[in-house]
Amino acid sequence: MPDVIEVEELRRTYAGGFEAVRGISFSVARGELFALLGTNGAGKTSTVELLEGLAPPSAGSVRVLGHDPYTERAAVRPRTGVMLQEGGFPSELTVAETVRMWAGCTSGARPVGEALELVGLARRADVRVKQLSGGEKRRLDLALALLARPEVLFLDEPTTGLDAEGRHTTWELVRELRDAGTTVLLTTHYLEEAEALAERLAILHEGRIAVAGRVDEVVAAQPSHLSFDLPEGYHLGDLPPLGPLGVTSHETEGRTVRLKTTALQHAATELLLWARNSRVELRGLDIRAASLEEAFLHIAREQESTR
Ligand SMILES: Nc1ncnc2c1ncn2[C@@H]1O[C@H](COP(=O)(O)OP(=O)(O)OP(=O)(O)O)[C@@H](O)[C@H]1O
Repeated sequence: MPDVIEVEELRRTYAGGFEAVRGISFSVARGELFALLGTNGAGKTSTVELLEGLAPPSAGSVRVLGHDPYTERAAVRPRTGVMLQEGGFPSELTVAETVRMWAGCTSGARPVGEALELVGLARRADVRVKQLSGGEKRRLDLALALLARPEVLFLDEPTTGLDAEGRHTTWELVRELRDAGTTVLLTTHYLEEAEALAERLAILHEGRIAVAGRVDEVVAAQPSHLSFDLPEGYHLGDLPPLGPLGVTSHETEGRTVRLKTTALQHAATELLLWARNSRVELRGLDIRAASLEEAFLHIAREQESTR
């Protein structure tokens, strides 16, 4: 089965000549949730707008559901749901009126009540949009994106402005939609959001893909951290040799030793065995697996230093 989203060597140059997207390629399979991450100004929104058919690429190609979303908009648009960063609703309308208005322009739309129920806004149906909180406006955006029961959903920073509970409720909903077969492309600034939802991701930096792959693979490529205090009377050289423990770097501060290792379990086991055999305690022991946040920061720093 062809991929639902296919992006090849995509480029986008703005009118002033600035190239925001510099030859990126990726694909998203049906029912998959793919996250686009990136530093500020990396080109996420510029990319998503091309996928949504809001502008033509300067070079390269985009296919959504097998069509060009810009030139074949009529074939693609009814099957996609879009949640933009800035919704921009008429502020005097109530929540229910806003959804009703959109439903009027959408074929096969869900009933208004169902759409509001989905995003937890049913009790705010008669409130004017201008009186909604920022988080509630994001949920109204999401309700509108879901009106036509889309096969493909574009979510551009869907939980910005939501409190922790609102964010988790939105994650639950997005998971349910994905489980029901909806293909989702998500951009987000929250790394834990990508970790919680995405199967695969790409991290953009200055218009290029710096790293892409399954979330667990991207994380596993980063070293883990292990730190502890050297027991009194012991020196670094008394520890087991660090190389075979997968240690890629180490530093000491006072008696505290900090190691980065690509073999966390092995390193931790060997150090604890060494401590037991030496009849000492590794005080302040802290073992931390790599996280997506570290992968992200590492990539951002690496790219900075190669400039
Ligand atoms: N209409 C425009 N004309 C010229 N440059 C633009 C235009 N829109 C965006 N840019 C530039 O393109 C680059 C990418 O912007 P884009 O909004 O796609 O990044 P982003 O990854 O979505 O960023 P953020 O995370 O900050 O929302 C930025 O340097 C931005 O200033």
